[in-house]
Amino acid sequence: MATRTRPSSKRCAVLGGSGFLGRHLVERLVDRGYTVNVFDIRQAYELPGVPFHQGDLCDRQALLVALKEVSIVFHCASPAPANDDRALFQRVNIDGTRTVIQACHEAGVQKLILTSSASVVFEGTDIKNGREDLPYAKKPIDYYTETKIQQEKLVLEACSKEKGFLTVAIRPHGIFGPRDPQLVPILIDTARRGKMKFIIGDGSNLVDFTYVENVVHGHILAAEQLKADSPLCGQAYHITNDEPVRFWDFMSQILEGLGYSAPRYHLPYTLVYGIALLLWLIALVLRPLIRINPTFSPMRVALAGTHHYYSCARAKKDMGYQPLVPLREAIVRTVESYPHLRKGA
Ligand SMILES: NC(=O)C1=CN([C@@H]2O[C@H](COP(=O)(O)OP(=O)(O)OC[C@H]3O[C@@H](n4cnc5c(N)ncnc54)[C@H](O)[C@@H]3O)[C@@H](O)[C@H]2O)C=CC1
Ligand SMILES: CC(C)CCC[C@@H](C)[C@H]1CC[C@H]2C3=C(CC[C@]12C)[C@@]1(C)CCC(=O)C[C@@H]1CC3
Repeated sequence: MATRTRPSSKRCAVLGGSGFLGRHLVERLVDRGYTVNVFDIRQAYELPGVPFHQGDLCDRQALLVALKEVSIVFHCASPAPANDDRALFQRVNIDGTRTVIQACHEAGVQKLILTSSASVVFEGTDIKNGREDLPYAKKPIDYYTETKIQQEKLVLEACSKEKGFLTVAIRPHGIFGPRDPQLVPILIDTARRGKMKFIIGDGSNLVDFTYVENVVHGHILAAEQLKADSPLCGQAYHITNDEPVRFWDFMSQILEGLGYSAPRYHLPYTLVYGIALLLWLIALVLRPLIRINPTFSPMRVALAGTHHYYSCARAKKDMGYQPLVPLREAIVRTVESYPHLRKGA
């Protein structure tokens, strides 16, 4: 039987390493002295000393090349949540994650760190200081969430001390920061189209927005603390900024920071949610003829009009997590990183 070289504990692979979170993670790992392989379906950048493997994570052979002699795998690849393609989510988040686990076994990987999402417990109604023992959403709000639940279950169930394969899931929420392709760009695009005048609901709903560097910190801590005798094995952890903020205050700070007016007029939540649902149904019916992606999808309206913030006490206790960058500083850094989205630019 062929003998496998023992992988170094500082040799890792980042699946989805071209993405927003993935790239920040790659950069931090390199700073901390890790040897990093990047695996992604698209190559978004080049970094000296960081081999890039372009491939689909559903392709086991392609993955095996990127996982050679790797001991830690960070899996943060996923189709974007705004996508409405159920088959794609099923293929990448569920079938693809099975392939990742299989390839990890074959390559002798010792630790798998999944980027899950706090949304796996979100059903569109209030969550206040939610802990990890909340049940998975019975009626997930969209295909993204539905498949993130299955994905997390697959990864956590694969944890086996006997096989020497340890797994953990990190559940971030509302990641933001430099180079994020979603939150700030969508917000500013909506403002530029004159659609950011209204607050959905009374505006008092508290939400977690988590700075990307804090999310990265949580992933690296998890990887370093994940050992056969640690409580992390097969568990999920919320990683947040630990500073829930009013959804509309956060949006207003970003808007005003970039020179746009904050929304001022209130609309009833149920009315906006009903309209969003109707538009989503119309878009679904018309899909064979024309593809429409309404800005205010039911998912976004639910996120904008309800409380959804989570406790990160478990991460503090089990892995010594503390957010590194406070929210105020994180907002300043984020706003400064988007000069091209400033009003008039
Ligand atoms: N952005 C957020 O607020 C949150 C994100 N997450 C999770 O964090 C992870 C990273 O998200 P982001 O960086 O925001 O997204 P992103 O879209 O910037 O990055 C995802 C990366 O996955 C890659 N990818 C997609 N399908 C692939 C495939 N079949 N094979 C190989 N690579 C593939 C994409 O090319 C992309 O580079 C995802 O798992 C997401 O579910 C969780 C909670 C919140
Ligand atoms: C048009 C405005 C009302 C809203 C603009 C901002 C939104 C694009 C974002 C506000 C909350 C964000 C969020 C996510 C994506 C971007 C937002 C909807 C996620 C769905 C990303 C993936 C997750 O796992 C959960 C996130 C929750 C918060």
